[in-house]
Amino acid sequence: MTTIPTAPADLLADESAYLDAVARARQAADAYYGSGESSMDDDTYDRLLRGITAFEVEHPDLVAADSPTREVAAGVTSGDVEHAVRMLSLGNVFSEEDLRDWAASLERRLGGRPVAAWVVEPKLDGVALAARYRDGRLVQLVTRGDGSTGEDVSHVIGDLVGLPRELAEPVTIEVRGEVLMTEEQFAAANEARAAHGGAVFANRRNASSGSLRAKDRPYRVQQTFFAYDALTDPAHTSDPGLAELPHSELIARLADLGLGTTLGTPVGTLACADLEAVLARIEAIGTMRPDLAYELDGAVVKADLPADRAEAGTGSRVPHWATAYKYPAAQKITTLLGVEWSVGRTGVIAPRAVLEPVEVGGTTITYATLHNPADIRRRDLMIGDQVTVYRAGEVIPRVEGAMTTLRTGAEQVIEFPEACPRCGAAIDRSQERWRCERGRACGQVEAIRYAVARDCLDIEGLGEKLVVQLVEKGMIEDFADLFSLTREQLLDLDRMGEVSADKLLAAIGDARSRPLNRVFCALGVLGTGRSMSLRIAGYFGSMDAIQAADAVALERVDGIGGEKAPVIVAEVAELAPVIAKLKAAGVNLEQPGWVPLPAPDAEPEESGLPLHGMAVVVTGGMTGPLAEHSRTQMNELIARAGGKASSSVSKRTGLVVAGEKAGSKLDKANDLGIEVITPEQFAERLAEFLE
Ligand SMILES: NC(=O)c1ccc[n+]([C@@H]2O[C@H](COP(=O)([O-])OP(=O)(O)OC[C@H]3O[C@@H](n4cnc5c(N)ncnc54)[C@H](O)[C@@H]3O)[C@@H](O)[C@H]2O)c1
Ligand SMILES: [Zn+2]
Repeated sequence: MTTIPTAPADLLADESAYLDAVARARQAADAYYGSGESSMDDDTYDRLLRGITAFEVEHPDLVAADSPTREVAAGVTSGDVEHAVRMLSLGNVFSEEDLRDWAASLERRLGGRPVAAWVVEPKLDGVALAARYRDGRLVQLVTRGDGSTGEDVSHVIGDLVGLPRELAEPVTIEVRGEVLMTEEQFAAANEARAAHGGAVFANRRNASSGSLRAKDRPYRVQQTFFAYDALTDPAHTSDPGLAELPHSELIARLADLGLGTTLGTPVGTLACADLEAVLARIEAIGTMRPDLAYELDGAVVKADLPADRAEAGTGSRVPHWATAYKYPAAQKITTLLGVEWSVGRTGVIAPRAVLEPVEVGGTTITYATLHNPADIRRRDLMIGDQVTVYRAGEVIPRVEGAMTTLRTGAEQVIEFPEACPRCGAAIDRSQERWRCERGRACGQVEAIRYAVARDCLDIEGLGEKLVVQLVEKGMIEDFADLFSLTREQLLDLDRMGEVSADKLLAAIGDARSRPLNRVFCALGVLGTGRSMSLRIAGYFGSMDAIQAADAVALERVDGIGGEKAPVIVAEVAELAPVIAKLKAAGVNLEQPGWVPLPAPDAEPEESGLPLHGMAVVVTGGMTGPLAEHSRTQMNELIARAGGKASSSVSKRTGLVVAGEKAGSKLDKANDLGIEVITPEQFAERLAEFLE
């Protein structure tokens, strides 16, 4: 498994540094678990806490009475409803090594025998909640509080997706899980609150906790609940069979009762036979993290069997049979320095946040997306605000919200553009996403430059100056017009001699026979880069079939969801005139070697292709016959041979092509025992598919 960089613990030199750290952590925890907003982000808090813990291990006699390491939720919150069984926190590990150490200590607790079975779940980043059902009816909701007592929040019964008022069977049971907000729920919560004169939330976790605890509100806020536990002791439930169930089966049973669980999501509760399978699952969940509708801050590893749990026991703050593997922090707090407005290829006018540089998950971030102007209003952002920034994996970072309680009065209103920042034309504000009224025409030069770039049509010799000239002289409106340029027209341009004109014409001529995926990519349809274009072309085979496809058909393409599909359909329809010009100019609009795909639910058929159905990862620099191949060309080659190009190595990987300076992917493949070959061997194997 690749080790994930984790910020080290704060180093505390002496008792006074320690006491100061305790005081700062105390203050942050009071704000975090109490009513306020902590001005410290979790990563900073965790580092501080690790420093405190390390000092306490070294100096057990100096431990402060109010150290936040002693109690669940630092002992800050409590309430008047008692928990029949304490609601605990979880211990943390930050690397494979930490996890192996923790597993070894668990096995020592089991008298030296291995843990019989494991289970891995996502660690949902929300607020813990206990839901009490009597004879199948939801009667009470209680927060975790300090673990022993919590607050009654039954007033939100009915507002939580995944916590039905009535179960499928009349059982009496207390279910425990996490309450959180999806992106849409968060936007709706902010909107409702702002509409009622309230301050917006700094981030989703704050919004969850604030919305749960606020009573007597004139509006309702929807949230989502995922169950990860239940009180199974026969003393607490009418279903005595539950106590015998492995955790993985308990969760399935809760789902059958109608409760929300992570089962059915790509990261759902999964039983794992051994620690290697646990590590693979942790990594897989980490990879999927950016694509989920909710936020995760780790994966929870648990012993699956009740017998192992009983024997391992629990400590005062955490169970010994479970721990959280934390992913690199995805949220940080920083200052919003300004907002820039840029116009994309399709004329979309997008705001972008300029941030005080901040490190999130190993990368320094200076910009973050703000989606659209409505989004800025909903989040009530101001320049100078302390904002929460979120970035998981490779996704574009986004601004979650502002800490409005920390405002000094010096913050400034964000100015919205009156006219298109690029061409000065009017702005079409009919949708949340603003667009220059001239649409694609506004982004002409950028769009054409994109279309002729190496990953699309790969037409050499068409630099920015030349494109600008062609557009300004009215010779082309879009890239499709390139194919009808004449020699005379080119010779009419500044600084264009006969040799360069002929060279350019030849390059344009070559581009006529590019595979469909390249031509489709050149269209610049929103949300379809080079690999998505390859998937779309590989699925449909011809431009005609793509134009005929509706949203339902597009959703069958790997990676296209319900949100993206209609956008692509609308864009393709809008581009019909460009596509017609391509057709008229004799540009290839078919995917070479394409075979109709079997119906989506049919058994995969043998295609006879050498990489049939195989996930192939290419890493390092290509050499030999493949030396000149870009990654796009490698992906195309793999697709022609029936395989699927993938960017990360996992148990599902069938083959790794490792070139020069291959790094962690190669190590991983070797660890997992996956077949590894050189670019030369790969070229030989696919000789008949090379162009
Ligand atoms: N920013 C601040 O000022 C500040 C202050 C205090 C605490 N914190 C943050 O709060 C966190 C510590 O809080 P904590 O003690 O509540 O612990 P925790 O949130 O790290 O872990 C325990 C909790 O994980 C949740 N959980 C999610 N998925 C689960 C699953 N599948 N199985 C079991 N439990 C699951 C449960 O609610 C459980 O109570 C840290 O991340 C810390 O950074 C931040
Ligand atoms: Zn414009």
